[in-house]
Amino acid sequence: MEFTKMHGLGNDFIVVYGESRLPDNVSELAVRHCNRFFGIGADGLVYILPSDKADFLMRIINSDGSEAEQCGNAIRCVAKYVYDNGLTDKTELTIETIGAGVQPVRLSVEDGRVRQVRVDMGAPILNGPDIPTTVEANPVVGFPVAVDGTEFRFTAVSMGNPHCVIYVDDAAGFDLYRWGPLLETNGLFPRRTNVEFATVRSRDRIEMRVWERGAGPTLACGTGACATLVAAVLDGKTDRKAVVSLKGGDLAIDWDESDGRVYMTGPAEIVYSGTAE
Ligand SMILES: N[C@@H](CCC[C@H](N)C(=O)O)C(=O)O
Repeated sequence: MEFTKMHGLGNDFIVVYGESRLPDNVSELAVRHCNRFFGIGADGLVYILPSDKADFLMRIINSDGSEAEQCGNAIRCVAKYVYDNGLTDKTELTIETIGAGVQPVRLSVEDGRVRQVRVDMGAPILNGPDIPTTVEANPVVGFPVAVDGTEFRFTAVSMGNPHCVIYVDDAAGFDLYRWGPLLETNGLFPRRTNVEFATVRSRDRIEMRVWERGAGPTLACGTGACATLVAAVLDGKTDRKAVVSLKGGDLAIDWDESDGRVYMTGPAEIVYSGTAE
């Protein structure tokens, strides 16, 4: 298997190009190759495939072998991969995802290489059953969830994939390993959920740490950053444009009032290419 190791703010992926469809054993491949001790090591396995609706199709398999509907950091990596490898010369292109439809992306190029990618992440889904959560509300803001004898308040948002945003006093010092898995698998979320722990630092800055569905703690989550900004706006805590600071770095997120869509801007990096058995 020819692959390229890439990352978006430390959220890392094994990127594969050249197949016409997902291999039948893709879950097994993801579990094996994403393993950080016995494999290449990554948060997910990403395939760039042909699309009949867009310039390219992205499929992302989490490190536990489950397929995700969307991935904000991976889509920036895909955009950089196809441009830097000469598979397109467009600086505005479209990438199809299975959960969030066709997403327009805009590349900032310097010296022939993509440095930043702005992605139109689409409109957030706010209706409880569509996220999905069992909470029948639209939007789902500030609902209680009790885990292990502790009650949290959460706001649920889907960016094509489900997110549960919880405000805490100190996101950077929060015990992700204790609470993340309990919330990811809570019965309120029938397809499990990504969990964001957020601390609002100002009207235009949020600090956030993430426990990802199917991948555990990662250094950054693009869809999670978008969901966190949307939650903070719904909660009246920030303006519609803010920087979300993650362990791996910053993403600029803008929930545009005129079209209701969320725009995410951030970097993507190539680490190395290789061959795996
Ligand atoms: N890291 C991603 C999200 C990847 C998928 C997620 N784990 C899920 O299962 O929904 C991002 O940058 O958005």
